[in-house]
Amino acid sequence: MSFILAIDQGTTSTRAILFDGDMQVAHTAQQEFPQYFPQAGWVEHDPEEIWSSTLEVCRRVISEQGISASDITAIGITNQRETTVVWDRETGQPIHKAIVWQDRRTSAICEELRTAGHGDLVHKTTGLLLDPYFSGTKVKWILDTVPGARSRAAEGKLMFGTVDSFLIWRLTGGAAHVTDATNAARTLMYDIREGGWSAEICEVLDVPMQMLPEVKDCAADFGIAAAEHFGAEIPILGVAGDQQAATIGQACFQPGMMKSTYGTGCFALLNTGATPVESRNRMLTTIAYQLDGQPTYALEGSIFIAGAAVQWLRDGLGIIGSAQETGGLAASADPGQDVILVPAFTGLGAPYWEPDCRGGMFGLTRNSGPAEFARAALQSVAYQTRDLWEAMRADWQEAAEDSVTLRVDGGMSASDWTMQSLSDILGAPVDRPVMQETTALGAAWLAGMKAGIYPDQSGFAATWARDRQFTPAMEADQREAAYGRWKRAVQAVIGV
Ligand SMILES: Nc1ncnc2c1ncn2[C@@H]1O[C@H](COP(=O)(O)OP(=O)(O)O)[C@@H](O)[C@H]1O
Ligand SMILES: O=P(O)(O)OC[C@H](O)CO
Repeated sequence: MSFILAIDQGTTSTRAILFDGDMQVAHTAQQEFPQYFPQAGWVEHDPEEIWSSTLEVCRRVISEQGISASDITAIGITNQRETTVVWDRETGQPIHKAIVWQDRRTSAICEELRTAGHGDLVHKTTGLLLDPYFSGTKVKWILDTVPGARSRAAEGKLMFGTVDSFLIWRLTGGAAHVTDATNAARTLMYDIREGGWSAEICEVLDVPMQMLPEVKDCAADFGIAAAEHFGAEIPILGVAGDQQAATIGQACFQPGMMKSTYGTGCFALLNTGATPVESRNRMLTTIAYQLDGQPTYALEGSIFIAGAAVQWLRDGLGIIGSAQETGGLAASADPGQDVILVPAFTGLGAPYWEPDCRGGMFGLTRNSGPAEFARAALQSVAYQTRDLWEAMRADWQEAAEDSVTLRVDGGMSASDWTMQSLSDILGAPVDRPVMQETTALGAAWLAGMKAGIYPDQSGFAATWARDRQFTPAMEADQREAAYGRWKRAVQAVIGV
């Protein structure tokens, strides 16, 4: 039997998922690892803990399934994006902890670059914004801060990589310094139109280009995991950033197809085809996937708080015992009350990009209680998605047509109440697939397709199966009135 091993290296845990020859999940293993918060707004991971958790879950999934590494045809890797590792070329040792995508320490660097007039260059070249979210200013910070790093980098002794790149370097015993186009597209240093590193931006950031990995298609020969790790050599044949892997796993291969993943945060990607669409509404332009040298582009909207609002109900307010209770509670809310939660707990992401504003609740009465709070928390996810939806439709005429359907995944998509509310607020159908592991499946398909054991792109797309479709059940005037209240509430928190 042939298996594909998908490694999903996420922000809070590392997972290994074995897929069988029919692309079905055979077994999974998961391990959480520590988060480090050395200062307010700083978030770090220890690259050694990322590495050891990766080895651990892979070895566990292989032994628990009762197979050997030689039964695994290929590895596919998907990963938290933007998180930055710099390591020594000789020793393979990181010179600093990994700076995580959520980390805000480089906001002053971003401000300086903006003031110096580099915003346009960055936006036009990379499709991104000058925000600490992305890798480029994190690399600059490490080189500026770690003693001796700048001169070692200039001598070619240091390497930069996102997590995929670091893992491949370790898995291949230092034989491959590579990444894929989707991860490169999140670094702030990659020219998404030309398909190469931008010398101009690297100069602005003072990042020597010899530190950067070679960029490959998502399905390619990334190197061979050495036999010492799992007992036999295994080729690494697929790589994609986690949100792009979910886009692939959801088979959003046609322009106009959109997926939204509801985990702690929410990331929506709209396939815009072979031409990058420049956003005028503060969406990101990014690479959805690259196959056979041909990039397919996407507009992306990132929301920082989705399921985290449910966690707040549970851990912060203590009004629910588990996430699963939220739907029933929301359904029991008083229809006469319009309580709105703007969950700007860590500022607002797309399309507002307001890092310093904080959350607010509106419309409270003496009768507002747990049910109204639960409904407001779940609806905030729908309203935030509508914000992205509006911005994307304004950016790209084709998406303004009513044919766009949203495919959803992530832990929170299990909530029927939330998905119905999403459809109501969007005024559009919402499709939930049978397959829950869309991110891992995306990485597995890339590797299995490259290895020749999984179907080609259209064959794979044909395997996508719907669990349930949610269709709008709200009158249009009611929808627009509710959305208007949300917009005013957002303006209020930005103004406070
Ligand atoms: N039935 C549910 N109703 C509402 N929220 C849920 C439900 N199930 C899970 N969630 C939320 O989904 C999130 C977990 O989703 P997951 O995809 O595992 O996230 P991540 O990968 O970011 O850790 C949690 O924030 C949880 O509160
Ligand atoms: O690890 P996740 O699932 O929180 O995803 C993180 C994103 O890739 C950040 O851009």
